[in-house]
Amino acid sequence: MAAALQTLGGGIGITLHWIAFTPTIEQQATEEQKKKWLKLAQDVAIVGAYAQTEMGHGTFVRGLETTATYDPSTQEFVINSPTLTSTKWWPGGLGKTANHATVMAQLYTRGKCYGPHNFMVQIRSLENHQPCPGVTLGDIGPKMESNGNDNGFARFDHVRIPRENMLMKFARVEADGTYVQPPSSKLAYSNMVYLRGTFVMSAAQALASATTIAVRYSCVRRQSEMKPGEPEPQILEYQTQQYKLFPQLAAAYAFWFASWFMTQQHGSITGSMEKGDMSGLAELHALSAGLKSYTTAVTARGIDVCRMACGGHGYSHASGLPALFGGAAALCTAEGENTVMMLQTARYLVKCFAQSQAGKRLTGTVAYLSAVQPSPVAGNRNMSDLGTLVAAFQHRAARMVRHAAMQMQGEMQKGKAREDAWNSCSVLLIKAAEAHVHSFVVRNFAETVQTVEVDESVRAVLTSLCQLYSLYGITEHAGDFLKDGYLTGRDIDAASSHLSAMLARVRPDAVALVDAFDLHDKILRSVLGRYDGRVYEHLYEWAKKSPLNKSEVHESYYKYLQPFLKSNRAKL
Ligand SMILES: CCCCCC(=O)SCCNC(=O)CCNC(=O)[C@H](O)C(C)(C)COP(=O)(O)OP(=O)(O)OC[C@H]1O[C@@H](n2cnc3c(N)ncnc32)[C@H](O)[C@@H]1OP(=O)(O)O
Ligand SMILES: Cc1cc2nc3c(=O)[nH]c(=O)nc-3n(C[C@H](O)[C@H](O)[C@H](O)COP(=O)(O)OP(=O)(O)OC[C@H]3O[C@@H](n4cnc5c(N)ncnc54)[C@H](O)[C@@H]3O)c2cc1C
Repeated sequence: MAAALQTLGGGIGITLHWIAFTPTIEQQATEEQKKKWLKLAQDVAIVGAYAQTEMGHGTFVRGLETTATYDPSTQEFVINSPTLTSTKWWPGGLGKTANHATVMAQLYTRGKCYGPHNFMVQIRSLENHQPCPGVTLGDIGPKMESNGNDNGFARFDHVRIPRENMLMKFARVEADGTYVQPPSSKLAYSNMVYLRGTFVMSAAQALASATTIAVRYSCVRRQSEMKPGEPEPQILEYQTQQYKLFPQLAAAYAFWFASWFMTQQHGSITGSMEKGDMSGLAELHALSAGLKSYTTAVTARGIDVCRMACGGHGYSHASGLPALFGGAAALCTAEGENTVMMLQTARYLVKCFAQSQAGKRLTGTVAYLSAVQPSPVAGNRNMSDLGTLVAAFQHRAARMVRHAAMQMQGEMQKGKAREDAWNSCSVLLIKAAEAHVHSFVVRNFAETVQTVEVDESVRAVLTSLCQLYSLYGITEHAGDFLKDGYLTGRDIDAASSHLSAMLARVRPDAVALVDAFDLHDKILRSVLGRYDGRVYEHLYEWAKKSPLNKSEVHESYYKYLQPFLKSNRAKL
């Protein structure tokens, strides 16, 4: 049943029930509350939405306007939408599907506000699915993509819920209205950290789908003459086509491995947090925010590169690529808009840099910040050696973090307030954070291909893919590596020629590398990416099913074209 519902289209959106609503119960509810709601959610006996974003606020959670005011006389919370901009807006499934929602609201008790907390609110009747008293619901209207999902709006007019409907794993309100502090106020955000982490795999899978479609099609499609008189070659024989597709293919593998690390990190850090050790929360937040931002942005761009690499048929919905792009574009905004998330990572890096300046030894994903020497040791580097490539990315990131942090310190020494100094350096900070995440992805890719348990012949192919990904990054951002002389112009030239060699080396394994994602045609939903390669027959069949082809002469002819033609002919 649940699987059927998951695939249900046409206005039924159950995705967020699984990826946001149910995990919020798992992560924010007490054991008592889990007994009441978790099984209902897991068995889809209730359907939920994660209602946090409002018409007026998405990024700034502390600015949310929905209120949850505790009434000790009845031991209830009163959920209210005090303004138009407090209307919950965007939550998936909220419009027509969900009958429950976890609602993020400003908690008031004894006249004091304690900030945003999560509350379980039933929003529709379990009998007839009508909105509950005081609740106004609806769909927010057509979007760029995913119009089968009813992203909705909700307003609450003094809706009363029992005290026990506040998700109280971390913070609590006692019957008399006493507020009990959580170990960290950011624990209310823990489900966002979890969801951001899952976006890294979503990005990897989306890029894997796009490269599967584009690589397979590039082996079917023959076009032009590479040599006069010779048969038209597969378009994948053109180096430019390889330069478009293989870095995206390498990125799909890199992000897939990065998501393994993210999942492992999330598990171990939240495990420690369960035992009261919050020390890993800051690093987990910075890593998930940065990886989510970086992988979704590269993926959205990469899918569009794949679309363009497929020519006109790439622009058709038959390819599946426009839908993939629309979905990936949403991931750049949802679950923490990418710029804001990368600034969160930058905030953590500036803090770590200051700690390393004060002599603290850094650990985890920022350990390299204290290990990297500021003064570069130039020299002829072996640009095909993975260790050399990883070191180059770490040097680049450390230099950019140091530069942004010192720039900020300089602004503050000139008398600027910290917040103003931060804002006037935020472009530098974003670039430094992106370089940091890029260096993490490269290092993790290199470590994975060197340690993963595979046949040596497979390791050789993955190593080439990792070299390709790294060399592409260096040539695309050459200025960052040349800036302090860490790499020389000769190194960059060497990187470019190694990259060309890698394109040629990956070519024979390209189809095997996309087949290895094992994406069924039913998942790919692409005529161009069909496993059997029978593109043209199925393209024709697909087109014939277009609604416009239901009649030979479309009704619009009689309504518009015929009278128009007639009147023009009458004037001749
Ligand atoms: C398929 C589609 C699904 C889509 C589903 C959705 O979109 S659901 C809705 C998703 N919405 C979002 O993701 C909202 C994004 N916005 C936020 O997460 C938050 O507003 C924010 C992180 C940007 C800012 O939060 P705050 O203003 O409370 O925090 P602020 O930036 O002042 O930082 C204060 C301190 O808190 C830390 N901090 C912030 N968030 C944290 C977190 N999740 N976990 C741990 N620590 C965190 C910071 O590092 C910083 O530490 P230090 O002080 O030590 O430096
Ligand atoms: C497809 C989709 C599904 C969604 N599903 C859900 C859901 O299920 N539940 C839910 O609660 N929400 C959901 N959302 C909402 C989503 O979480 C928000 O759109 C997102 O958090 C961004 O907030 P915003 O829309 O208010 O944009 P804003 O925060 O207004 O951002 C607008 C611009 O302002 C910039 N900006 C904002 N703050 C800063 C800053 N501090 N520094 C620099 N620049 C800044 C941003 O970078 C951005 O460029 C969904 C959104 C989409 C697109």
